[in-house]
Amino acid sequence: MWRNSASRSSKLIWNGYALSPSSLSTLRSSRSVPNSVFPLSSVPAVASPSHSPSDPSKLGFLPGRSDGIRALSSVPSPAAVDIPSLTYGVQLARHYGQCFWELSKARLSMLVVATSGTGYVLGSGSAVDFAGLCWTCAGTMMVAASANSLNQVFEIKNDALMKRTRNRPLPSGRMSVPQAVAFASSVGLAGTAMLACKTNMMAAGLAASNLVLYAFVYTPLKQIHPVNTWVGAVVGAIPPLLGWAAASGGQISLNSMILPAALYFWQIPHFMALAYMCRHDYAAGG
Ligand SMILES: CC(C)=CCC/C(C)=C/CC/C(C)=C/COP(=O)(O)OP(=O)(O)O
Repeated sequence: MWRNSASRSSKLIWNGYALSPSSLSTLRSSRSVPNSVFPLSSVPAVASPSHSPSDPSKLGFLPGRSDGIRALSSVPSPAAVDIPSLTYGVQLARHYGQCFWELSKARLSMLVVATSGTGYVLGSGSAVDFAGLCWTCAGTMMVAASANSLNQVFEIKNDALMKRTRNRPLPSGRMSVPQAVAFASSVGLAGTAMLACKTNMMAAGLAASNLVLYAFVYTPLKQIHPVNTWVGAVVGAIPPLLGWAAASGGQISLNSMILPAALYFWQIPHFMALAYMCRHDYAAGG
């Protein structure tokens, strides 16, 4: 029953906000949604709203209510349930889902989470608090996604010049800078707050400092000086320390440094090898 009413109301909502050809072209002209996502030629006539926004009864809002509650009974007929608009909604969700996945460098962020989770387990002593581990992983994922998104916001021009990166969401124009900044700020703040509330201030502070180090120090330094490699290796080494701090109530000991140190020294030859393999691309990107 719940599923029925949920799907019915979602159809209503999509019907109320049916995308017209003109709204699609507006969306596209803002460069948020390229033609490949919603080709104008494919917009069927039925997608045009047959009602005027000034007529609330036709939009399905309850008369006399200012809170936006819609009346199921005011649905004109099943024929008005706008399947094409629903399809566009799904396409829109898929489009932005894919963009945010790439903007977050989700696979790299998951590796970061794995190192932070390992740090948590090692710093836990005899018993691992499973809930604490989950909060730590979720908070790390969000702050890492934010850091990676900001990195891409600052590197649009360079990314556009390199074969490896030119299809990323920002240089390819699949999403706009304000959308990326809004995403980065919200997940960054939420992830830091989550770590502060559910673990401790040391873990939250390490995550926030690491974001600043990566997005605001390492990223601009890439174009300026080769020392960026050493800074980038610090960024990669902090997450296991963050995990340890989250598990141990913020106690950083010599033991907590073993995994970060191993990661730090492993990254230097790793970055050098990558830099050599992609040397032509990096030269093109400045
Ligand atoms: C908790 C927290 C904030 C964690 C951050 C973890 C993180 C983002 C690690 C990445 C480290 C790094 C130097 C990547 C290379 O970036 P690049 O700019 O050289 O890569 P690119 O050229 O592919 O963009």
